[in-house]
Amino acid sequence: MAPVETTLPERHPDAPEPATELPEHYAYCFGCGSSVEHGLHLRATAGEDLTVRSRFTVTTAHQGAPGLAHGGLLACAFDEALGTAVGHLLRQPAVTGKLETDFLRPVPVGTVLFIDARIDGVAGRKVYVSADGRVNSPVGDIAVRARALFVTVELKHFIDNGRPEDLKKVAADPSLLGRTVDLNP
Ligand SMILES: CCCCC/C=C\C/C=C\C/C=C\C/C=C\CCCC(=O)SCCNC(=O)CCNC(=O)[C@H](O)C(C)(C)COP(=O)(O)OP(=O)(O)OC[C@H]1O[C@@H](n2cnc3c(N)ncnc32)[C@H](O)[C@@H]1OP(=O)(O)O
Repeated sequence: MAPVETTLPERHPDAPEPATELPEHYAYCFGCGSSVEHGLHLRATAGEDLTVRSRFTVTTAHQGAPGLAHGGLLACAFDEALGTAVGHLLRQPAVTGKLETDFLRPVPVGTVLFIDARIDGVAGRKVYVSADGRVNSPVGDIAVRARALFVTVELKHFIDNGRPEDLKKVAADPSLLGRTVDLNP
């Protein structure tokens, strides 16, 4: 539960329709990027109202203990799934300020983790979100649960703080941003 009073935001009028498959937001994003060999390759679909459903397959590159997903890596998947919900449903750039996870059941290699994320409320620039993750099915017992606070930022945040050579690569090939963000508006 949010520690402050929040209001439920409107889904942005230009947010993708429910059931739309969402594009990766950056080709080199560890969470969703197709150019990261051992990344999560998380894929997401817009849901109804303020929800997004994501999924990714746990591979041998994602282990913490033999045959089991690393907890930090699962937290990364939730960061990505929650950020995707904020970015696409509110259409505002935002960064993670706080991320809290409950690991309720082990997640084996080979699992498809289904992550249902929702926006719970906003207070100024603060966006409170939460998500449930289930093993091999979008229904059933929850294996991992997360809550996070995202803080909306201007695009300037990324331009001022990103490593110049990576920003240059994106300026030279804007398709790396998956047509979701324009760094040179
Ligand atoms: C042109 C339109 C474009 C539209 C975009 C459209 C589509 C985009 C599509 C898709 C995007 C898709 C996917 C994204 C997927 C994944 C996302 C991964 C996200 C990450 O992986 S991102 C990396 C990790 N992340 C960081 O790298 C952040 C580092 N950090 C900072 O850069 C600053 O720290 C910042 C900016 C957070 C705040 O700094 P700041 O100076 O701007 O603002 P300030 O400090 O005033 O905070 C404002 C209010 O947030 C409260 N607040 C802040 N932090 C808090 C905390 N931890 N706990 C409790 N409250 C907190 C304050 O208490 C205040 O609250 P109040 O307003 O009540 O005073």
